[in-house]
Amino acid sequence: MTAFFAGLTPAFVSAVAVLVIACPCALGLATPTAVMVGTGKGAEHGILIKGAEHLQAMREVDTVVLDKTGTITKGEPQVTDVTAFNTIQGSLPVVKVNRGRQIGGGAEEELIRLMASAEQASEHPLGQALIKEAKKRNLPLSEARDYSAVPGHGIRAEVEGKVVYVGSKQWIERQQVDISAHVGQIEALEKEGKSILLAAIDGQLAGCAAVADTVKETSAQAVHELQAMGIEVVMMTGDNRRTAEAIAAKVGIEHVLAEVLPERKADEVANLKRQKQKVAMVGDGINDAPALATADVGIAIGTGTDVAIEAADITLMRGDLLSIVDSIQLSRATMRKIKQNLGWAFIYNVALIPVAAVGLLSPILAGAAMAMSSVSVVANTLLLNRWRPRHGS
Ligand SMILES: Nc1ncnc2c1ncn2[C@@H]1O[C@H](COP(=O)(O)OP(=O)(O)OP(=O)(O)O)[C@@H](O)[C@H]1O
Ligand SMILES: [Cu+]
Repeated sequence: MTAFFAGLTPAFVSAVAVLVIACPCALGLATPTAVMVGTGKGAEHGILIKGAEHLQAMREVDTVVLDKTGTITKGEPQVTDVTAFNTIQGSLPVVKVNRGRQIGGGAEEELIRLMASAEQASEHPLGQALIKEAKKRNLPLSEARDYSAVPGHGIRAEVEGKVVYVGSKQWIERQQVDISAHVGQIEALEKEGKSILLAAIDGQLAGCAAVADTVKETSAQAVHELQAMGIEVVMMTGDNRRTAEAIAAKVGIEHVLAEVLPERKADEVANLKRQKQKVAMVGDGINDAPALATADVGIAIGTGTDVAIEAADITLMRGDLLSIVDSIQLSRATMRKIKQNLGWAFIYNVALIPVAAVGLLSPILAGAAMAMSSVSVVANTLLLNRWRPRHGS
């Protein structure tokens, strides 16, 4: 009986050692620890990642779609030119007089006053720019009635009994207003990268306001660095093609999707995905939310609307586009770390199983080795803490 046990014991002991060394706890730790440190590092540098899958998806991104207003540009549009094409029927132009000299065109002040009055209920940055301009010129705004807005086109309201339409060329043409006489003038402003707001008052083309938004200081560098990483950068905007291309040229983007209506933005992203591209969409506005949700990775600018942040997978606390470069690098660093961990844990198990099987490893040593492999995986992960974004904050 004892002989039987004595004969069995070494095999039994080896079997236990094999079971212990085959324990895959280090393999199990490899991924979650790296993701935890990776997302923590991101948060430390203003990159808030909602889930592990987004960190992983970011690594595979080969196309980055950037919204124009508020993403590439600062999103603080300012009125730069006001031109009255026609005098407004039945309205008394406010003429400002300074030491006997007339300053500022009366018709222009009247135009901006009516446009701003009509935009009072609008939350659109372009509408806000008009209101700011009217305030700057100390123009009293009148109440707007029957206000309605068509996203991506413009607005309509009644001001002082006049029907006022403000919006894009298409929007004004849609009201059966002929703009052909002023197209040259409008296009010249568009080529400067300015957005044009036309106004039609009582069915007559009254004039236009040009609005300019400054490009963020770091946008061009960010575009350049993304392109250097082999990523295609696309600009998407509801603004007209000429304005969009002028801004795109400033930051080095060649691929421009312009005059995209708000409800079409998600379709454009889906289109790129269909071309087998891994798309990250970066936006800030309410209009961008569906596109953010459609993209493989939706990235919201932290200064943007809550709706965009809600729809996004990653939020960049700094409005700066260089954070996109940083998030891709963080994602790549984390994925590299996961691979190292998995390789390390796997080799540990695989190499020591035969050693345990032939009885060269006691269960106690096997237990220690197993624990050591977990410790080494965790230690390797902690090295990820040394990661620094190239653009630091
Ligand atoms: N409230 C508004 N007042 C005047 N024009 C408007 C208004 N809303 C939209 N428009 C017109 O419709 C166009 C498209 O608007 P949309 O909001 O889709 O894009 P955007 O603000 O120009 O740029 P982006 O898509 O980059 O955010 C504007 O350029 C403007 O001509
Ligand atoms: Cu284990």
